Amino acid sequence: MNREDLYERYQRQMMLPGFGEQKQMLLEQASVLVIGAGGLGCPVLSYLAAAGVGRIGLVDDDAVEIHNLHRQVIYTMEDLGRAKVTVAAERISALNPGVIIVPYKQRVSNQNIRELVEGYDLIIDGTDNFETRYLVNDACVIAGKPLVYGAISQYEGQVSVFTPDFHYRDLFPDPPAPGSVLNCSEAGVIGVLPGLIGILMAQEAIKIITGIGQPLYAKLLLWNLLTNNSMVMENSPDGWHPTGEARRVGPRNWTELEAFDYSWFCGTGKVNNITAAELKAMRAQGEWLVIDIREPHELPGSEGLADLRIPSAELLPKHIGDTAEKIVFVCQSGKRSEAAVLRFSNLLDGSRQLYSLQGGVLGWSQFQQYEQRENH
Ligand SMILES: Nc1ncnc2c1ncn2[C@@H]1O[C@H](COP(=O)(O)OP(=O)(O)OP(=O)(O)O)[C@@H](O)[C@H]1O
Repeated sequence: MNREDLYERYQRQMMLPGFGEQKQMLLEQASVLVIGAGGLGCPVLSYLAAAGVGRIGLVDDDAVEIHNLHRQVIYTMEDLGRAKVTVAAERISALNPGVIIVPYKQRVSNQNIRELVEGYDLIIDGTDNFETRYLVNDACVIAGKPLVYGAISQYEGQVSVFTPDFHYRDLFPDPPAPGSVLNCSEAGVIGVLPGLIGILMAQEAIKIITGIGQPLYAKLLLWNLLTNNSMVMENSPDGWHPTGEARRVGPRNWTELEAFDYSWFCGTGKVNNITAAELKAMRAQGEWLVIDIREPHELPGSEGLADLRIPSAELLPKHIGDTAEKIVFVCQSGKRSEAAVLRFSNLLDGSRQLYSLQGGVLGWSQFQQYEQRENH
């Protein structure tokens, strides 16, 4: 970009005291890897590209769906079914052609993360699951790269900046019990919250790159949408955990990271999942019991799918009885039902086969719509 264009495009930020051309050049020379092009990743991406970050890598394997649009506002109706990274790269190039955007249509795993992380100065995690958060964190610790972290749950959001000195495992040594913390498809979200938290993440990235202000190193910013209350928790000299709990160490090098089983660590992946199509095909054989464990207010209904509807917290072995040999737990999108499988595998006798319906009631409804279309 020539000097005149540079001044014209970025003059409003370059005129700020303490910013100027030198900071703008730091942004232009910087490279940032954004993992996840969803509710958090979209605002992160838009604001970093608009601010003039020179090279942005974007990783996601997902496609745009209609229920993404209320918060992932860089996508439109015309993008439904298209890869998020492809659409995002087009939008970012249109917004700021001076930015190099590198789309990676893949899921980050312990087999590919090293190459991704090593190629960038700063990493931003905009994903929605614990396996990926621990994985991205561990990779950044090993690579010695700063990591901007953000997460939301219902009406609350949080942001932090991690370095090898203080990182995700210091804040959260253990993952939560599977199914106990719900993602947006389970718990719901108003689009502005990931918008706000994503912008705060972009803000932290700009501060780290340019050296202005005080990034949230060893601090956790909490934001409540309903009350507008926000607070910053700081790591105390005694460590984050006042109980003096020992610091948890993750994999210490790339070889250990590649061998580390994140789904085992997070308690996921041990569960037998069954798809809507498999359930439909197999239900005729043997004695099945399908239990919807969602709260009573959750929609859509599960008539025609579930034999029983009892919220997870109230469900007891006596409700399940002892006749059905195959038991399928169903929730909204398949997370809480995985937790139910884990819980009941300890409560029921070992001969019962327990499954979680993959994609939950939402997946089931989509499957039915697909079947109806095929049959017409
Ligand atoms: N391991 C991973 N590698 C790459 N992208 C990931 C990984 N884990 C999650 N993501 C991506 O992070 C994004 C998270 O976005 P968000 O939390 O808004 O949920 P979503 O999956 O887009 O939407 P919904 O929950 O409504 O279906 C998704 O686009 C998802 O594909």
